[in-house]
Amino acid sequence: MEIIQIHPQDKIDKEIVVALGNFDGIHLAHQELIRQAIKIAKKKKLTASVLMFTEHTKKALLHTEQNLLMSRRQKLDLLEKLGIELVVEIEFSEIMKMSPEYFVNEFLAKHLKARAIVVGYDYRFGYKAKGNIDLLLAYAEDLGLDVKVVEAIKKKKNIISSTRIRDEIQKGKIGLANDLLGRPFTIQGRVVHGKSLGKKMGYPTANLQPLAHYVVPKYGVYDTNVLVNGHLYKAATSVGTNPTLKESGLKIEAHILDFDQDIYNQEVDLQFLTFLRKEKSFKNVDELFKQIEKDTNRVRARK
Ligand SMILES: Cc1cc2nc3c(=O)[nH]c(=O)nc-3n(C[C@H](O)[C@H](O)[C@H](O)COP(=O)(O)O)c2cc1C
Ligand SMILES: Nc1ncnc2c1ncn2[C@@H]1O[C@H](COP(=O)(O)OP(=O)(O)OP(=O)(O)O)[C@@H](O)[C@H]1O
Repeated sequence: MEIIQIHPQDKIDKEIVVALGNFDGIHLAHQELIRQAIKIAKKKKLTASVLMFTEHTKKALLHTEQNLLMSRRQKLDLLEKLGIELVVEIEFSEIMKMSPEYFVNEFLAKHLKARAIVVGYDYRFGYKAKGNIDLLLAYAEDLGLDVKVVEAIKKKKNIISSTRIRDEIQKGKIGLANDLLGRPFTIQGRVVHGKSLGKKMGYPTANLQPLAHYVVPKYGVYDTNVLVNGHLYKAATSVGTNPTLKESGLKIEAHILDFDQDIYNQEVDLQFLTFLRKEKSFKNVDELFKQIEKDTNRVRARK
């Protein structure tokens, strides 16, 4: 898969079919858009592409940090796996000033050589998101551009969206979030030093420094898998502030089962599977570690 970074004035030399959106999480509905783009690419001999913004549109528009379901690296890896041939990256701040007409007629049609476009039912574009599907279809007709509009894809009676999945994760509904994503919600992080109390008590933990501004799962304990150097291990993971120890700030700590390697500074993938219980403030450290033993046993018992 080719990845190119461009500015609005740049031109690319391939004729492409392009899927449009933020694609945070690349959930089941996004995957359908990507499948459609690949289908059109094959039929019309175009390059299957995604236009990707270097920052989430809401971050650029609202000037606040947007919680994310995946890092840039995770997104690129998954797009490649799904069969996308080209990712065009551009800063959203450079796109958001374009009028809807300029965005389609000049930027997409002339600069990107888009011959076909794939979007979802609620796609909006151009300055202040003034462009909608009807306008896109009208411009496209004049240009002879092929537009595939994917109908709203639902699961459990509600429309799938990145926003909905982030909400479910914040509520601890990991099972549902994973169903909508089509894979486990995964935080990539670097292993950093903790206080080593866990090690002293027989439950060492890998403390993770996330590599993106991920949405934070509801505070509590999770059944998880950790991918370390290509190997998948079971782990009991705590997300929260460790109230028993009167610590402050968010901690994501994974006790990896049957594992004793030094992995400080390494990058690992933490896959969330099930919410086990809420975070608790225990009377003392012994009570806390008795509970951690129980949590670990539950993870061990998982098939
Ligand atoms: C499975 C698991 C469950 C945990 N549950 C809680 C909890 O309910 N309350 C709490 O204060 N800390 C909890 N923790 C966090 C521990 O306080 C922390 O891992 C321990 O103090 C070791 O910290 P260290 O890695 O900095 O040495 C949990 C940790 C693990 C691995
Ligand atoms: N459930 C869905 N059915 C069909 N198309 C969808 C669905 N969800 C997203 N899309 C389309 O996928 C593309 C990418 O959309 P976007 O990144 O805004 O996803 P989203 O899940 O709707 O995100 P958000 O919750 O932040 O609005 C858009 O063209 C959008 O219309």
